[in-house]
Amino acid sequence: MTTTPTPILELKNLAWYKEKGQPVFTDVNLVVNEGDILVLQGKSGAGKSTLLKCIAHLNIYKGEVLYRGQKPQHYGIPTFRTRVMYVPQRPSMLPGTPRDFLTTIYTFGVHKSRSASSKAASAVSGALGSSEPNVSGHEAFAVAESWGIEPELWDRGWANLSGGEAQRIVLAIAVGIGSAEVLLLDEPTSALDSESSSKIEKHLSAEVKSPDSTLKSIVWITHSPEQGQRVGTRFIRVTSGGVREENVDPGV
Ligand SMILES: Nc1ncnc2c1ncn2[C@@H]1O[C@H](COP(=O)(O)OP(=O)(O)OP(=O)(O)O)[C@@H](O)[C@H]1O
Repeated sequence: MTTTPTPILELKNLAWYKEKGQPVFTDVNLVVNEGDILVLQGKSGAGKSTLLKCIAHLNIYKGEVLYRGQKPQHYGIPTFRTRVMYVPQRPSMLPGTPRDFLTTIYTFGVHKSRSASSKAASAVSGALGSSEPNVSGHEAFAVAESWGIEPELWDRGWANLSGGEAQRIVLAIAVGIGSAEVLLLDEPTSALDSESSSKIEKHLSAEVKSPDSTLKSIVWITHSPEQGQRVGTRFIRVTSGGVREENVDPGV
């Protein structure tokens, strides 16, 4: 018996233009369902990152993005972005340390979102009433540690972390917050060795499959056809005309 897929994101006639009106992509129509790990592929400059930023409402676009049938404005943009979360390739330009970043996120109230994990919420609740949340014990630390991040790295400036360390910490924060139903991952393992990548691939695939997890689907940009094959359940090619679904991952 086949079950009817539950749509979580719908892109309707999405288009994005450069300043002079030159289209990067137009006519993007796509439904992302619960359980999907959508692998986005395409040439460098095809518009993959731009498409993810449009979905996250970080770019101004033409057309519509619906999350659970509603526009981002229905939830309020900050809340929408905690549910449909864009994770950049690396956190360039961030000031301070990863711990500062996690604290800042909670200062701005991500933990109030509907589905924040209980662990994350309890990590913060002890500090309610103080001006700065205490994030010790947060799930992000455990996730990062399982990916080989030593605890002391949380207190080192971003600028003094390796690309792969910073990449794993940013992703661990996104996963550890536990608020996202959709993660939009922009080459999340581009700076990692194959062993570290493999741990992350398995962790994220298991999260999407687990009925207990908040995370329901991932849109994942990768330039690695092998990684695409390992994690993908659907394959999308981004071209100047729009997006095209492919039955099998044909490689980049
Ligand atoms: N803010 C911007 N202003 C003008 N052009 C932009 C802007 N952001 C991206 N572009 C252009 O839009 C096109 C798509 O860029 P994008 O970063 O989405 O490509 P991509 O497919 O993710 O590439 P890569 O695989 O190299 O990361 C490129 O030509 C890029 O130069």
